[in-house]
This record gives sequence, C-alpha cells and structure tokens, in this order.
Amino acid sequence: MAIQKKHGKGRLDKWYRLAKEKGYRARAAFKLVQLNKKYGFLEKSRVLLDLCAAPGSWCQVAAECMPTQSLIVGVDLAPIKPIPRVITFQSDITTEKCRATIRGHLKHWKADTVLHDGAPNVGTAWIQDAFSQAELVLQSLKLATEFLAEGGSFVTKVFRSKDYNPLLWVFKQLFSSVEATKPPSSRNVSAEIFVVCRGFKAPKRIDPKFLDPKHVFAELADPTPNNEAKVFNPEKKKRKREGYEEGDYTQFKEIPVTEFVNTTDPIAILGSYNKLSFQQPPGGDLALSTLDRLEDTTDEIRTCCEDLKLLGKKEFRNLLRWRLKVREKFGLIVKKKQPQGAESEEVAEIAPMDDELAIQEELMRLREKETTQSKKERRKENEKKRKEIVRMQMHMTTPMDIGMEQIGPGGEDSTFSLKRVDRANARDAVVNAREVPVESESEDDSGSDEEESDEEGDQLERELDSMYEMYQERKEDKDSKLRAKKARKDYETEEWEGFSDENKNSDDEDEDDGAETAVMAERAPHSGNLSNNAAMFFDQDIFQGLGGEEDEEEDEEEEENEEPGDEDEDEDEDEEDVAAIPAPKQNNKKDAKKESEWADDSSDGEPEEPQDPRKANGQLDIDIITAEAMALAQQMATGEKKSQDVVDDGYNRFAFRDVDGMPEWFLDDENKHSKPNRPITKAAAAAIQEKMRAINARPIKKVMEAKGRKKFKAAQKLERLRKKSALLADDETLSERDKSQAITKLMNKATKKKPKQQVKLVVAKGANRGISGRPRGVKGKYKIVDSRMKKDIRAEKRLAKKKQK
Ligand SMILES: C[S@@+](CC[C@H](N)C(=O)[O-])C[C@H]1O[C@@H](n2cnc3c(N)ncnc32)[C@H](O)[C@@H]1O
Repeated sequence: MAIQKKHGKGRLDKWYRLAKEKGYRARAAFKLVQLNKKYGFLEKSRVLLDLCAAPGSWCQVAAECMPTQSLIVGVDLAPIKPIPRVITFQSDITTEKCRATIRGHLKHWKADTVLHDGAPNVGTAWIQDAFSQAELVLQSLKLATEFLAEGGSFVTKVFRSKDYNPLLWVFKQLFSSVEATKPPSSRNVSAEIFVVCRGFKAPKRIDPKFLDPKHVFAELADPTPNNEAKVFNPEKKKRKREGYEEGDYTQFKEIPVTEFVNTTDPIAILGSYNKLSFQQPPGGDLALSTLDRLEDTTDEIRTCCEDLKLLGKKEFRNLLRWRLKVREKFGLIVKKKQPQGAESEEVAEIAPMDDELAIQEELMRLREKETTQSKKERRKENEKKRKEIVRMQMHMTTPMDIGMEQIGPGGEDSTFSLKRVDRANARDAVVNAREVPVESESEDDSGSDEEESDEEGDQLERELDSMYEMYQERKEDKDSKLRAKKARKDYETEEWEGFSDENKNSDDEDEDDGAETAVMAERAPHSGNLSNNAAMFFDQDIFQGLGGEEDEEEDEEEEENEEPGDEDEDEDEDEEDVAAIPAPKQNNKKDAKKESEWADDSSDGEPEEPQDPRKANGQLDIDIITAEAMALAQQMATGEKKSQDVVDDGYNRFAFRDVDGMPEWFLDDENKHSKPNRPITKAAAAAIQEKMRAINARPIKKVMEAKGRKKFKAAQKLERLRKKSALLADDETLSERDKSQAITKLMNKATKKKPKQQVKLVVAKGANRGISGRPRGVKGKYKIVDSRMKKDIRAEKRLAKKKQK
C-alpha cells in the first residue's frame, strides 16, 4: 500500500485525488482549469504553446477546452507521454534548438496563448531557487514575445521573491493587462503566484535589456557584500536568511542572536525567523556569551527573542534599539561627531573582545543605565503632568495643585503653555478623553548627547512602521471586516487633531527619505524623474487611477473651499489617500465640504461647531438605538442627569488607558471589554425590545413586493371585468336575462382558479435513458426520474393507504 504523506507539500490532498479521478497527469491541471475559469483564454485560443509541460496535465486541459482542430505544442526537459491532439517534444526552453523546434511546429502561425509552469528543480536555497525560476520566467517571456500573436495571452508562474516586482514591471510594458492571482488549488504554503498577462502589445522592436536577467534583476545579481558579518565569525559562511524554503512555511525557524546583531538587515531577520537563540553552539561562542551577560540583555529582551511571531511593533522596536546598543558597545558602530549638514557614516570595525573592551563595556553599561533611569523618570513626570492638565481642563483640580503658580501659566517655554491650545480642540479632547500630546522634555533638550537621534535607529523605525502599515493594508485587502474597522478608526481619529501640528511636520519629514537604485530607469515610459524601483512601485494597481495633476487641481479646488485652518488636515488626508479605503475618504471630503458650507452659513462670521450627523463609528446617528442611550435620554429629560454629569462620566478609569505601543491585536481585544458598564433602566430595555420586535415583524422587502404585484394584478383584472360588464350592460341587443347570465359567466370565469398543471414523471429507462432535454411525446411540465424513485413513491403511497385502513 502506498504511504500517505500527511505533511507539507507531499500531502495527497483533494486536488491530487480529483486529478486521479479525472485522469489528469498532475494536480497542477486544476491550476490551469481555475485560471481559465477566471480569465477564459483557452476557449478563445486556436494555437497554444505550453513551455515546461511535463508530465502534461496542462496540455490535457488545453486539449479539452480549446476548439477541435487547435494546435497545441508542449515542451519540457523531461519526456512527455503522448497526449491526443497535442504535439510534444523534449528540449530545454533556454536553448536555441528548442526555439527552432517550436518554430518548426508552429510554421507560419502565431500562438494565441503561451503557458509557462516551469520550475527548476535545483533544490538549493530558496533564494537561489526563486532566482532561477525568475530567469526561467524571463526566458519563457522571451519565447512568448517571439511566438505570441498581437492581443495574445501569456500565463506564467512566478515565485514571491525580490524578483517578483521587476518581473511584473516588465510584463506590464509588454501586455495591456497584467493580473497576479493564486488559484485555490495552489497550496497556500507554496510561494508560487500565477500571473496572467493579456493583450500582447506585439511591439516591433523590444529592447533586449527587457528580457536580460542581468538588467531586470540587477539588484540581486550584485548584492552588496556584508563585511560586518565577518566580525563575529569571520571564517563561518554566512547563512542565507531571506525567506523560507518552498513549502516549508510551517517550520519553526531559529537563528543565533549574534546573527541578528551582525546583520545589516535586522528587519529581514525579525520578519522571517521565529526565535533568536542564546543557546551556545557545541564549540562555544565568545560573542554569544558576552551578549548573554550584558546588562542590556534584560529578561524582557530574552522573552521577546523567544517567539518573534508574538511580538508587536513596540517589542520589535525594543529589540532593534537593543541591537543598536549592543553594536555600539561591540564597536560595530563608531559614531563620529560631524559638522552639521554632513551625513553621518557608520564604520564597521573588527574589534577583539579583550579586557579593555570589557572595561569599556562596563563603563558604557553604567552610563546607559543612568540615561535610561533619567529618561524613565522624565517620562513618568510628563505622564503625570498630562493627566493633571486634563483634570484641570475638566475643572477637577486647580492650577495650584500641579504647581503652575511657580512656572506661570502663560510662560512661553512652559510645558503648560495653554496659549497654543485651540479651545475647540481642547474641548473635543476632554469630551473624547483622548491623549493630550505634551511636548516631551526630551524634545526640548534635543541638543544633549544622550538624546542625539540615531540615524540607523530612525531609519529602522521608519522601515518598521512602513512595513507594519503595508502588512495592515494587505490584511485589509483580504478582510472586508477589517477594512470597515479601519474606516471607523480613521473617522474617529480625524476628529482629534491634537494641540499642535508639530507631529504632522515630523510625519512629513518621514516621507522624504528612501533611496532607490536605478534599473532600466531610462526606459520607464512614465517614470519622469523617478528611479526604476519607484516607477515600478507606482506602477502597482493601487496607484492606478490616482491622477497626477488633475487630482492636484481637484484638491486645490477643495482647499479653496475650506478654511485656512484646515490646511493641515488636508495634508494628512492626502497622505492617507494612497492607501486609504475609498469610502471613508469620500465621506471625509464630503464632510469637509459640508463643514465649509456650515461655516459659510453662520452669519456672525464665527464658524459654528459642525453638527455631524454620524456617530464615531460612521453610522448615521438618527435614532436612539441602544438601551444605554435611551436610559440616558430618559434621565436627562427628567432632569435626573445634567450635561455636566455626562462630562463627569466621561472621566472614568477606561478614559486614560495607556495604549501607546500596544500591539493592535491586544488593543482590538481590549476594546471589546474595557469600557464602562452603564446601567440601563427596565423601561429603556423594554422600549428597545419593543422597537426591535416591531422591526422584526415588518415583512421583508421581497415579500412586500410580491404582495404589491399581486394586488396590482388583481386591481387590473377587476378593472377589465368592470369594463366588460359595462359593455354587456349597455348592449341593447341582449335581453336583461342574457345580460345577467353573461355577466355571471364572466364573474365565474374570473374567480375560478386555474388548475395546477400536473408534472409528468418520465422514467429514465429504455429510449429515455440518459437523454437530455424534453422526452419525445411529452407535453407540459415534466420531470425525469429513475425507476427506483417511482417505485419508492408507489411504496410510500401503499404504506399510507395501509395505515389509513
Ligand atoms: C511543475 S512542472 C510542470 C507541470 C505541468 N504544467 C503539468 O501540468 O503537468 C515543471 C516542469 O518544468 C520543467 N522545466 C524546468 N526547467 C526547464 C527548462 N529549462 N526547459 C524545459 N522544461 C523545464 C521541469 O522539467 C518540470 O517538468
């Protein structure tokens, strides 16, 4: 008996069994079936070329779906057993011989479809596999450009790797429509993606660089050497750390923590490994043991290293900071004081781990400890002050309580300078009980050495932030619920813009960075001044339709309609536009317009607070729809509660939760439960119940429509009857008796129900066995049954009769 493989790629799944059942040579057949179901290119093709076709299941599918008399040619390194209506031959698709053989088979015809499902079985590391795969794709594209007819389709398999985007970019230059998809039969653990390119542009001349792997994958072909990796283990060969082996996604991956410290791409390690290990290798590792003994290597850091997949942004940040500290201590980064404006440079030095270093290390550790302590205290102090300010704004404390008399409430440099506080915003902040950004002292004394921002750290954090955003976007794309949630969140955060707009400026600065390497930039048709990578990035579907100047004009128009104070808000909106979900964006713009209209309406020139008809979650707030709200309304109507009480209620233990740096999943979960429990009255609960009952009692729309149609038809019938009876009544040739008889007859006919048409059962045997369509000699409604069913029905009837007796 064959051994059933239960894990990973070798699992004999339903597609495998289905392929066996249907007589396909490989489960891969279903990938083509599903791709064709979605894009329907096979039925339209008369000539097809299948590159890398063995064992031949795609050719089988093509032969089934394409019109008879079509020409199908399949080629592979491996021999392909003959398939009816398919020409196959054995060759390497990268060779000239193969090209010539294809030409010989196609003669003067051009292919409508070129398929490529090639996979080189080199079995080396993932990154190498992916690269050769990408090269094979480019090779097949080369053949496709030679043999495809104008408007033809090219379907290819690519792997998720660094080469994916360059490949897609090249496809887009040659085809009018390029779509990447993963058919259901493709295993989730497999990194393969299928790209369906339609509408071949058939350019007269194609720049050979388009199809030259050296140019297309320029970045990979010449990776920058990682000299720093030699510091810890100079003679050890550097491990390849980019990505998982194909189909190896479920493996728990571990890497020595020293690798994380060494690497020039720490984010890649955090993203692709499960654990950073402090475990000593058999021969012992000096660097590892030093790392292990460091004071900075706190328990928290160790716990974080245990399972990277559980970490949130904050923990990742901590790990990156820790890495930087360690690198500094080991002398991997030597910071040079530089004149202003000059770019900071990281110098990698190979430093021996001797006594001197240990002393230096100890000194650094002490200094570090001191700094952390003072930072912590400052942060605590700030937090305290922030809370006190909010309390004061809510009239729960006096300025004296927080020592404002010493500093002076209006002092320019004071943390409590309320001059800059926009009153309306402040009120919003109190009502919303949101965080009030207080200028941190660390910002004030930015000149000090300890607070000197670390270029690498900042860069990594920005990278981490943008990766997290991309991850969220991907998740949103897949999950409509999440999309709605984000839309709600965006809506909520829009309301509170903070006391100052410094944050925004820093956000803007963040956007400025990013260096791109130029690959084939000179040929990018609409890249303008953008580098090739940037052009490829903006070529993605998400940016399509985001017009350049036209949009800007539109934005400008809208800006004109708005108050000058709204400028910053708009900038933020524009930044979000790239990844924003369309619906809320439209709403926001509409709102902005509405707000400006409201502002224009106010006669005294003072813009009125816009009464937004929506609730925080974006729903229209047109009714009291919860029992809590109803109870509150009742209490306010009876004077039991005043608006001041409601404000007081807003100040509760849930209002100032410290959410900073908490992972999203944690906050999502906590938001479900961490809210005040407001008691509801019996009357309110009853009223809501009653309302719901009334809503539930309403017939659904379809039933209402059906009833309406019935009523309408009855009215029409009645009208016709009335007219006919009137005609009869006016007919002078008829006697009164005849008239009455004729009208009665009419009435009887109208009220008489039509007998239901009998369904004739036709047994599927004899001439009727396996027929499709109406059986001969059968009129009216019919149903084809097998003889068993008829016998069963008869038996049931017999039984029922027996029981009656
Ligand atoms: C996944 S299989 C293709 C399965 C095929 N689509 C089917 O449905 O049966 C990948 C094939 O690519 C072939 N291949 C890899 N490199 C090739 C090359 N340079 N020239 C021709 N075939 C190649 C391999 O021999 C292998 O049979």
